[in-house]
This record gives sequence, C-alpha cells and structure tokens, in this order.
Amino acid sequence: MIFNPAAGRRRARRRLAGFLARWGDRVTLRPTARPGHAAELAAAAVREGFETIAAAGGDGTVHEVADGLLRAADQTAGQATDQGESGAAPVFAVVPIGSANDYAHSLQRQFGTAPLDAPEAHPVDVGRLSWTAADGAPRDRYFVCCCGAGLPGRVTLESRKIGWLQGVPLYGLAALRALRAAGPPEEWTVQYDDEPPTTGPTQSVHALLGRREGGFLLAPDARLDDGLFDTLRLGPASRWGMLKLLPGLARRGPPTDHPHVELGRRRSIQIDSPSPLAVHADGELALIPADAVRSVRLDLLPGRLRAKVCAVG
Ligand SMILES: Nc1ncnc2c1ncn2[C@@H]1O[C@H](COP(=O)(O)OP(=O)(O)OP(=O)(O)O)[C@@H](O)[C@H]1O
Repeated sequence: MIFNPAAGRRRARRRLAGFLARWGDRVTLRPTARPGHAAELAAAAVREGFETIAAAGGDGTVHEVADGLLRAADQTAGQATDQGESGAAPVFAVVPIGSANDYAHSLQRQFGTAPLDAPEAHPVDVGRLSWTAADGAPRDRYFVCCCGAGLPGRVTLESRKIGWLQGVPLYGLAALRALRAAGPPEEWTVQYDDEPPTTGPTQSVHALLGRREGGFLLAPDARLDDGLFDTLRLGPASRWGMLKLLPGLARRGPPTDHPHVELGRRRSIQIDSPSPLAVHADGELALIPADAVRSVRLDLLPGRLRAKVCAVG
C-alpha cells in the first residue's frame, strides 16, 4: 500500500488509521516522501511481484500509483512474453483518503466497494497522454480518471497556489482566477478518432473516463469500462458565459444544448494549439506553458487495468 501522508490536506494519516487497524497485518505500507515518489514505489512493487498494489491518498496518489504500475507492468509483460510467461499486471486498489477522491467516486458508483484481499477487480479503461518534448523526445503519461487541456490545466496551476480550500470550492476559486487571467480563446485544431479535424476558438478540451474532474460532474454518464472517453470541448464562451456555466457544471454536468459546449464519446483526440499548452492528467500537472508543447494526443486503452475501491472507516 502506497500511502501519501500529505493527502486530504494532511488528514490522511488519521483517515488511514482505522483502515490499518483492520488490514495492517496483511499490508506492506510504503509512505511517499515527495511528489512523484508514489510512481517509483508502485513500479518497484510491480517488480517485487505484489499481487495487489493499493494507492492510499487522493486523485494525485491514484494517478502516480497507476502510472508507475502500468509503466512497470509494460516492462515485466515484455520480459514475461520473451520468456513465454503470462505476466498479468497486479490489481490496482484505491483507498480513498484524499480530498476530492474523484476516481474512487466513479469506481464505487459503478462497481461498489470490495475488501482489500478480495480477488475480484474490474477491468477498466486507461488513457494515455502523449507529446513530443522540446528536446524532440517522445513522452507519455497514463491517466485513469480525466485529462484536461487549456483552461483546466490553468485551473490546476492556480489551485496549487490556494492552500486553504479543497474540493469544488478550491477548483471553483481556481477557475475564477484562471478565467480572470485568461485572454480570448485561441484557435485550436482538434481531431477526434478518424473524423475530419476542426479548427475554432477553444477554451478547453476534456477527456473523461470517470464522471468527475476536480469535483465537477463533467461526464455524468461516463462508464469506466465502455472503451470510450466522454469528451467535452468548450468553445468561445465569454468570461461571463463561463461563470454562468460553472455552478451547473459542478452539480449537474454540462448542458447538452449550449452553443459553446460540444460533447461526444471517442477513443482518441489530437489537439494542436498555436501557444504552449497547460494540461493536467487526473488533476496532476503533466504540461505547463514553460514546457513549450503545442500538440498533444490522447488515446484510450480499453480494459488496461484491473481496479477496485476499498471502503474506508
Ligand atoms: N510526502 C509527500 N509530501 C508532499 N506532497 C506529496 C507527498 N507525497 C505525494 N505528494 C503530492 O501530494 C499531492 C496531493 O496528493 P493527493 O492528490 O493524493 O491528495 P489530495 O489533493 O488531498 O486529494 P484529491 O486529489 O483527491 O483532492 C500530489 O500532487 C502528490 O504528488
């Protein structure tokens, strides 16, 4: 179990105590020491052969553990295939002790909770964000719940500067600040699957596997195992138009009849922007404008992970 002591505004330790009173004797607990450490610990746990790898934290911890697990599983599967073995990836368990716990919400809603030692886990889809770095090297990042480019990336940047809120109030305030700082929407070219690309003023593009992004219900009907992203593209809404949209987005999801809201279900998205992009993956910053990346691609990998969520407390 990879445990982020900084999750849940540092209330994680207390939230975990009751869980460990029940499961502690069957768990190898590995606390993180810094951001990014959870991915390294997850990769090491795959190489050590653990059958279940749990992320105890919020969505950032879930993201890092899943990314590290999948990356290491790719390597061990390659080695196992070379040696004629099956190389099944470990089960990914979520112990939600963070603030928003968006991924746990979707897992629980669709599959219910499961004990940590139960063998059953559900095949779920995974997203892969890929780009070419400024040095010309290809890079990628797995995500399990959501990925957002443009405004949501800038909202994530703003949220890091606010230490005293969490959940929807945190991301609501961060959205207000990001909107205040934003210029007019730029002309992005977006291509879904093998549809023709379209170019137009775009605030943001979102790809959801789960239902929520930063606590906002952006994809109320999303399913974790349908082989599709629920996509949302926000067009040239004015700041005032965006402000009017936000409360509904938090509670009910995007309107289906709004002229600047484009919804869909797709397997891949290619985004090209004239300026460097801000992109988050599961709420963790994957790209900031200083990275000078203007093009990203998102691909859905169906049933790539076996996952479950455990009840806490
Ligand atoms: N030991 C640590 N010290 C400080 N930060 C850490 C540590 N380990 C991980 N982190 C970072 O803590 C951040 C927050 O973690 P996480 O998202 O799990 O909790 P949360 O923000 O409370 O939950 P949620 O995302 O569900 O609202 C992540 O960006 C992660 O990289």
